[in-house]
Amino acid sequence: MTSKTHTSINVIKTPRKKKVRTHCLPSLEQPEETNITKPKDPVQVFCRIKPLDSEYISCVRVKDSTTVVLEALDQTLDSKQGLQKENHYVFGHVFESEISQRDIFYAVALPLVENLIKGRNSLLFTYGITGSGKTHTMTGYIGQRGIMPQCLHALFRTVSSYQAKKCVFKPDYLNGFEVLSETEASYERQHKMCHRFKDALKLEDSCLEVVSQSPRYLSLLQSIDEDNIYAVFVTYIEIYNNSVYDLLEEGNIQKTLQSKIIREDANHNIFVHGATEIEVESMEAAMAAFERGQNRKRVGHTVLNAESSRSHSVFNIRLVQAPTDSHGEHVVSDKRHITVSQLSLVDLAGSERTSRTNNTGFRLREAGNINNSLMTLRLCLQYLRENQQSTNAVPKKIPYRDSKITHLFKNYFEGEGQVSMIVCINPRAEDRFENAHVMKFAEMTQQVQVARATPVKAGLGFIQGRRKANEIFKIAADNLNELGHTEAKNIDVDIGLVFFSSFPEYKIDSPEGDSNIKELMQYLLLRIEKRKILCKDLNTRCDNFRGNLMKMEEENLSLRRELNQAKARYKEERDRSLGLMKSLALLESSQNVLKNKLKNHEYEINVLRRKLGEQQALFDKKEGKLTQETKKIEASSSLKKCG
Ligand SMILES: Nc1ncnc2c1ncn2[C@@H]1O[C@H](COP(=O)(O)OP(=O)(O)OP(=O)(O)O)[C@@H](O)[C@H]1O
Repeated sequence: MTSKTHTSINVIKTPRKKKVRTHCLPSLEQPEETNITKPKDPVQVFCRIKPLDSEYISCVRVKDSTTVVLEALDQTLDSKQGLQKENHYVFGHVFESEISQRDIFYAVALPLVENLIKGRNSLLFTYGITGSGKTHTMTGYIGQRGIMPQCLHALFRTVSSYQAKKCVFKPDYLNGFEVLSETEASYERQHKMCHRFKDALKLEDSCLEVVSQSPRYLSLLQSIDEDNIYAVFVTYIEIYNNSVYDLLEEGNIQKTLQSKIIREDANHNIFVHGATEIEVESMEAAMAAFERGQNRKRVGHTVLNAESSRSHSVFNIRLVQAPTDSHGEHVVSDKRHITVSQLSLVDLAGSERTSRTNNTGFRLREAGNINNSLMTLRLCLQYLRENQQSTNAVPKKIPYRDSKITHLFKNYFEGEGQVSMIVCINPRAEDRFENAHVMKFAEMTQQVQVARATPVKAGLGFIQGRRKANEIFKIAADNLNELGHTEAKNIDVDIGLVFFSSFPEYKIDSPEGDSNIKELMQYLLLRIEKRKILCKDLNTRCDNFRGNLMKMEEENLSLRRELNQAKARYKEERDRSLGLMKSLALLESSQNVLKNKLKNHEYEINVLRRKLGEQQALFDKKEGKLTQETKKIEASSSLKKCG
């Protein structure tokens, strides 16, 4: 894919009031119903013109980036249909036929993904006649990825480093979630793995295909809270003939799907009861789930002999997030701190007159149902606008419940969030009348106001950046351990608990000031809650500190005792060694005296020996003489005898 630079699009918005920072209580209790006006934003409406096939004549002209003109063709027919010569329609932005899928995503859907990450709900739907490019815009095709896959891509690019292990967040099947412990989550993972072993193999195959097609040009969104843990869930719903079907339902694909009921949860949120909610850890897994739903849809429609484009499709991306504990390591297990936000991507069925399509019998009923649901949608928005504009009159009852699709949308119009709509236009002259209807409705929709979402950040006052600090701490401990400092492994991570939350700036300068006071009260209550947590933590830390101090004092005393004993022993030993040194010196001097004596004696011995030698020689000499004398005497005496 060639990498194009992103064209910036100036979307005209109604001027917004100064941003008000709001906070909620840690317990996510529903705020009391009040008649205080909340800040509101209009429904954002964008118009996308489909490229015209060469054999057709166009009836649409784009005047400027916000205005589209339906041009006059056959004046007699036009006046019969109640159309003027030219009709001008103004939208947030008009996308001409050459606009790329990527630019549409950036202009329309990226802010909604940011909302999702910030914990706010958004609804985006495509509206237009059959063949006008709704599915192309919302889902797209291989090589022409639409809004939905690009939203998933942007979301996972942002949250992937902060994702919880699978099954840490578990749907409670009443539209809420609970937090499982490590052990419970790991058991749940194993259980699911065994259960879906075969499916997983199939899923992996299809993943490979999608990975290679995923766009690679998106950068991280800045709105992420790096101290939170995230999980992404998807549901895929179809509304056909005013019945709701779960396209992700497990089991035999050939089985006819059972219709589901729409319910309201404890927080007055509307949801499809029993709809399969799949936790997806990557864009590929989410797309695989979507493909599974598409297959179900195809098989279901073959069974029912229905047309795929004759139903409304609702793909919900739910982001569950919860803060990490004070160490930035584990998710806070209190389910009141969970924030769930939702992005509903809706591909509505085509809107056209039944008379024009020449439908009969079954198809006529099908078309009638579509028209009824779209008519209800138009009516709901019209009444909403009227109620909002004429504050004095008795408000009209809005018929959300008359159709399943409007019943599902109720939350967005009555609650908080952002609603955006892309009106798709096929510029063929044949579609002029239908397009006029579509654009008139779309233009009117822009006057409907939706309460701006309150940021749902259950800040606990823990230090910001604790999760990263924890990671760095652990890396450092591992490195030290590798270097042979085994004690590093046992050091407890202590990032410290520091209150972090700046006081919001509130200015009461409009009638909405009352709501600011209420938000301020909520903020103050939150601060009181945080203060309690911090005081408790401070007390524990003080107790621990006192305990440690006493232990250290005791150790200090015993060390001092040991030191004194050692000092006394040292003195004794030193004296002893001095005494020994003295006697050694004495011994050495007496040894020297003896050595001298020995030398003298040796000398005397040598002198005596020499003298003895001399005496011996003298003696030998005398003895020789004596022997001779004796011999002579003996000889003379014998001579005398003889003689
Ligand atoms: N902007 C576009 N660029 C190129 N081709 C487009 C564009 N929009 C639609 N198409 C093509 O027009 C055909 C009809 O579009 P698509 O199926 O999206 O219409 P649709 O409004 O969803 O119709 P239906 O109401 O029947 O579901 C498709 O083949 C699609 O590829």
